[in-house]
Amino acid sequence: MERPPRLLCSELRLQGRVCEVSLSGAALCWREAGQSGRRWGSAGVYGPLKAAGSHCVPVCEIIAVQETEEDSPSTDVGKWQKVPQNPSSSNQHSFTVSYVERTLKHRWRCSEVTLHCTDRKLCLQWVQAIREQLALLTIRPKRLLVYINPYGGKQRGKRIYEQKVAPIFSRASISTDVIVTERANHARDHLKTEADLKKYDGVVCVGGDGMFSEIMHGLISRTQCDAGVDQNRPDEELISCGLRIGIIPAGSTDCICYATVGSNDPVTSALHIIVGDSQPMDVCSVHHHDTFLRYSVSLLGYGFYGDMLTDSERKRWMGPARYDISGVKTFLSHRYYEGTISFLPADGTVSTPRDKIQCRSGCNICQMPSLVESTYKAEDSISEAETKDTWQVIRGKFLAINAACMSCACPRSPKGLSPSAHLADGTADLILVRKCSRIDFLRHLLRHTNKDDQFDHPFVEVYRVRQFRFTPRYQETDSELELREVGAGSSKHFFTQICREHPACGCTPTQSSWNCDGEILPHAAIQVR
Ligand SMILES: Nc1ncnc2c1ncn2[C@@H]1O[C@H](COP(=O)(O)OP(=O)(O)OP(=O)(O)O)[C@@H](O)[C@H]1O
Repeated sequence: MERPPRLLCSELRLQGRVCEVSLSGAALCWREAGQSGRRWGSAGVYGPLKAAGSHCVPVCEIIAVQETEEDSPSTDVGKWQKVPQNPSSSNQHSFTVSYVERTLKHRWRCSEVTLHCTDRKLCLQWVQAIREQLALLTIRPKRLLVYINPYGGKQRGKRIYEQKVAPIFSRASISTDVIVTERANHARDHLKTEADLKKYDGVVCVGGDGMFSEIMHGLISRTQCDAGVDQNRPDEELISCGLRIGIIPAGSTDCICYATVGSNDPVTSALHIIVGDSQPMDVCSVHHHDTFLRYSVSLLGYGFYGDMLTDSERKRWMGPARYDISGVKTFLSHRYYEGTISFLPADGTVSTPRDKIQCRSGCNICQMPSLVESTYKAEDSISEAETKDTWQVIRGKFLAINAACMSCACPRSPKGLSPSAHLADGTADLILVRKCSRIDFLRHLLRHTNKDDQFDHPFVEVYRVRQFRFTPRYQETDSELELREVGAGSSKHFFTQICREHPACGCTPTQSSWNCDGEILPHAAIQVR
């Protein structure tokens, strides 16, 4: 591959040593003059960019450059710059380049290198040349609208933003309008109606998954409203949002941030935002008949995860510990629910939930043009398959019905609920955990935390789907019930009919709620697309 031409090349000083520094449209590189073969330099950098004896930073990972005032604190970080003690090596003019340093576990840090010049003209020439290259990076945001949930997670959202994020945004010359929310849905309502979105290049969410969901709803609803799209129609073609959402993790689980960035570290997220990284995401629309309920990007869970959320919402005062307590309680209650799931399978030749391919930024499968509709090869475990329009139907008793639009990886479950789910392939993984013993269910749950295949149990089925519907048993139509009651006595049908019309009756099967990205849905019968 042809190397991009050098734009500037000089001998500058770094920590008292003479270095050959060069700038091209692709990278800023420096190495000790005459020591090209020897390794030297600064703190450890992981990745291919630091070859022995030289250091290269891609231009797209330079955060900022500024002329450094000698013997004075640098303006944004409050640190004093090191000035060489030896007068002969002292240069009065220097500039500091801030750049992304990749460290372990997908974490990014903001590093700095200060290069000293013999005269100010040269120093300014370098600053200008680097700034010109940065100005060509048009995907970088310049103006952001930031919403902070001060009550998310351990209530550290405001502090995290002020101490860790705002200083790097200002170093990168990003201007911000910051709104600290005063109530639930403040951000959503502001985005839906008031916010002047034309002013911004993106929206930043400082909070957890619930806060992200609020902002996503505000932005999607605003986009549909502006385009005259009726969200209540389940088959309506939605318009993509023009603005990106950046997530600064400050919640309890931060699952969406973890699944997209690979870590839940605020500085890493801030740096991804600054360099203009983007990751498209699938969004499921959830309807109850012709009523729009919510959008989902991570987990739709009925049964175990629905009950756990319902219980944990009553314990919000406990903070993040509520999830553990509610998890144990829900597990011990071991409730199962009856109902019918119908789904439209995805093209099984492109990817499957058990193919062990992990979706990452730039994933080939997510970049494929719209996947060809094809009939999915039904797995043997499907008890009653209907072939009409390739929809398939499964009835049964379930401990959990989960639909994962993404892996749902988080620090507690590093692989997530569906490790091979894709972020942006237009599908979700439908995971059905049928009624089984407590010990079997525990074995399944424990596999979320280790490397074993969590779908490798006879009571667990997984399907990659494009759409699905769920009807709890007592809401099933007469034809659905007739199918189920084949062989059963007419008296049973008679009682089921009574129970259906009087759901308060004690003998109706109990009903769970859907956990939609951490929010409880008001209906159990849903259509998801
Ligand atoms: N000022 C506020 N007062 C009360 N609730 C708020 C406020 N701002 C936002 N919320 C709501 O708080 C809920 C929870 O917020 P968030 O997602 O940030 O934290 P979390 O629930 O602790 O984390 P996670 O969702 O990752 O588990 C959100 O659904 C959001 O609507």
